[in-house]
Amino acid sequence: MDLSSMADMKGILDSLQSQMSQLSTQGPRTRAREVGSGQAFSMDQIISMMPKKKLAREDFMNDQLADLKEKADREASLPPEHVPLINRKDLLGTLRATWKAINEPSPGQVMSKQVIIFWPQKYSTTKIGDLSSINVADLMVRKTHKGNYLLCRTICPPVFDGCIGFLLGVEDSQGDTAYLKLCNHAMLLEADADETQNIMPVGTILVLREPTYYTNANVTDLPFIMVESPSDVIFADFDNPILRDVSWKSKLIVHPRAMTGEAWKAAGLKDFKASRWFSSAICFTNCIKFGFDVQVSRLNRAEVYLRLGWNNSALHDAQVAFKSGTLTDDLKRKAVVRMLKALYAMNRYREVLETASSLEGDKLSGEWITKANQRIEEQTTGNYDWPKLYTNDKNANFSPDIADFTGPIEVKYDPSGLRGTYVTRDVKAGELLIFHKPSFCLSAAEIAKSGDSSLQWMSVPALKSADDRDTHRLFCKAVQRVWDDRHMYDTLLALYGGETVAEPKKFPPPFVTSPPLEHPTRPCVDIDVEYLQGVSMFNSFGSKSGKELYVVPSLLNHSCAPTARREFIGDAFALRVLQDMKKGEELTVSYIEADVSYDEKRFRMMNSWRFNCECIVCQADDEDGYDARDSRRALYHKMDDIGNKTSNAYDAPTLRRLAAEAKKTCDNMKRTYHEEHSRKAGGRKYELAQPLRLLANALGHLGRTISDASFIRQSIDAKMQSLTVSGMKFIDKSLSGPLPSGSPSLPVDTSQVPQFYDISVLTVIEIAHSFKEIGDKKRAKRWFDVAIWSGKRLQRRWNTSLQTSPSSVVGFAWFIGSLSVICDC
Ligand SMILES: C[S@@+](CC[C@H](N)C(=O)[O-])C[C@H]1O[C@@H](n2cnc3c(N)ncnc32)[C@H](O)[C@@H]1O
Repeated sequence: MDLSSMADMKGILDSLQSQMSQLSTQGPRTRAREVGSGQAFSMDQIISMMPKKKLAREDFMNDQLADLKEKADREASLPPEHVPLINRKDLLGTLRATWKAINEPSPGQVMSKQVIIFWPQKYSTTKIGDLSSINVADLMVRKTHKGNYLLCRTICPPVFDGCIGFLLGVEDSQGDTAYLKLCNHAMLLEADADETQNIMPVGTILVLREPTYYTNANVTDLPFIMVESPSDVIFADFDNPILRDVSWKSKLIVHPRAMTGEAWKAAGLKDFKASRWFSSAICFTNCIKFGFDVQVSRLNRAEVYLRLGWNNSALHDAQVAFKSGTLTDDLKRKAVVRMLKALYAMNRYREVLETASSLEGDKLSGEWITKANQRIEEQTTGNYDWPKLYTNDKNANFSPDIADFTGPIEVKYDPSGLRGTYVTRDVKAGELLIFHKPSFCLSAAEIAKSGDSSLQWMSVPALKSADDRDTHRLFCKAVQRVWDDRHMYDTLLALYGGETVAEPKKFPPPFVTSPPLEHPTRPCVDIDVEYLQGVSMFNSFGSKSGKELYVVPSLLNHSCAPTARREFIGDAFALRVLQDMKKGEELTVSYIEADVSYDEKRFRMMNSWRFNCECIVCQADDEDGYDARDSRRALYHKMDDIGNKTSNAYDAPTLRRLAAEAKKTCDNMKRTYHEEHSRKAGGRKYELAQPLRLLANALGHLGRTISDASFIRQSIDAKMQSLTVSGMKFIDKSLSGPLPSGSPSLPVDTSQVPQFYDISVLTVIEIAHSFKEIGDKKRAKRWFDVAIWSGKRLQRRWNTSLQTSPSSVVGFAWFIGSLSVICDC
């Protein structure tokens, strides 16, 4: 096939696109998207398309995935074989055309990209010294070349494929060329076009460990090497022993970025100023290799490593420079500060104290000592400055400076073999058990900056897809995080990675120290990308701060009747107990909003986490049957509609009609629950909570319009019912008359805190307000006290927000203003 003309390029481009990226026009997306379908559907449509039984992983095998799988299976059934070499000119032409298609799309073309993972992704764990060299001519398609490495050099600048990789032309020492896809290299993906070219100029020598050669599904004469793990590509510097005795047959004109240590330093400083950390680190490494200004270069590299989060290597560089005995006093101080920053970032607060004392007489010393002592106090007691944290939480991009606190918990397996988190002593409702910073995160600012939501990532082996670039970018953060931290890598391998990868290792893994990086381009671990992708997909949280992964919270299982509640303060994760618990009981959280329908939950749980929830609430809903739940969903929507109409109605006849309609609809909804089933679920009927609130609103609105206290009482009653179906337990539900004698000061069971926390507190405040409206001051005060009790019990956020931003509670601003006065909160 003659590939030299642009017309011929089209086939190749089609193939490139189907393998790695697709350029297509696409309409706007609506609320939900069926896995891998490329088509948008509402959640109700999805539910109606799903089988009416408990779901299994296979239910996510749609036509598109089935087609892809068939293709992959067919390919896998064929034997490996040699294929003709690719002509250099054709290869370069293809890359040029690809670059153009990606960087200069036709006017009006909306770019939507698709990444399809057909095969379990490969990575090598064999040391280079134990591998033997092969050439491009030795490569066989459909084969991973176990026991071999390929030494090659780039013959063109890298072309970002718009997705998760770079496309390159490479040649071996014989001058034979191959087409290379370099995927998941977090640092390259982070880099802009200039930085990428600095990092991989033409002539960059690469060693590819145990490379896999793939056929191209659409254009069979364009095979490609794909490197999926960034630890499988080694950038070989001029002094790498592997290059001894290697001579390159072809003449390649290369323009190294710098030829002297001094020039590398200038390049490093230039990159540093432009925030190009990765290439700056490479430049300072070259300075050190050239023996130019070695200790200062180490100090510079330490600062760059700090920016990259490679604290272990930053500490090492700063320590070596400090101990060299060649630094001036000023530089020594810089070295100590870099050591302090690295130790602090690694939570090694006691070493911060020791190191800071070496700065005696310096005002910085006192500041570091104060900070480290505060962190040690937090770590051991779980006492934090909550009002300050909640106040600062109002700022965008808040990342609290706190130490991680872990309370009395342990990781154990239950009799069915499910691993989870358990309390190791009796705990009280409201107790703080975890407060942690993320191990890595993608901040909301980074998400906003990329502004690109057009990447669809689809894994055929995992039958999973992600509809945004951020899922992949969070995984890139994981790669960057483990680059310099072997213990973090082992820790992530001990988290759940999904059902298509190996079982997680034992948690927590034994502590291992990481050696400093040999070279910034070379991670300290062999990165299993498939596993790490699974870990970041199955364990990450989404908060208003972005997407985060926290290690200890990753071990929490889901329940729709959870024993604990999570809260994000900035990007930190806090977990508090929702009820008094006995030693040995399991801590669970609700992964999704608990009040969505059972069938939606069932879909989302299986789609995202691959399990069917068997908690008491789900069991009851399951036993009620599909038809009952189907009518329940329809009635829920009807109540939504009534709720909207009620908020826009002002005349008594309309309100009377709407209130009656709301009552009838709620009664019908109640009939969809089988009492026997709900009893086993402790009376929880989550989907009924919101309709009952809407009924209460309609009744309250009517009562106020016609000045009839009996409707306000009915409204209070509906609100109490709403709390009951949410799982709250009442001691006194009386609506009038004297308070029951001998009843405790609060009318609710205080051994638990309502799980729909914000909405429940709001409902309680509304109840108090309604009692106040009808002149029942005693009950108003009692219900105010419930709101304050749950605010104090669970967290202080409400207390702060009641005082500082009452308008956040829509419609109750004036009222809450008075509440904060009454309640001394
Ligand atoms: C974030 S992890 C939770 C900890 C996990 N069990 C572990 O061993 O690391 C999420 C995974 O745990 C499992 N899981 C969580 N809650 C579950 C539940 N209620 N029932 C069954 N499996 C559950 C699912 O496999 C889910 O994908």
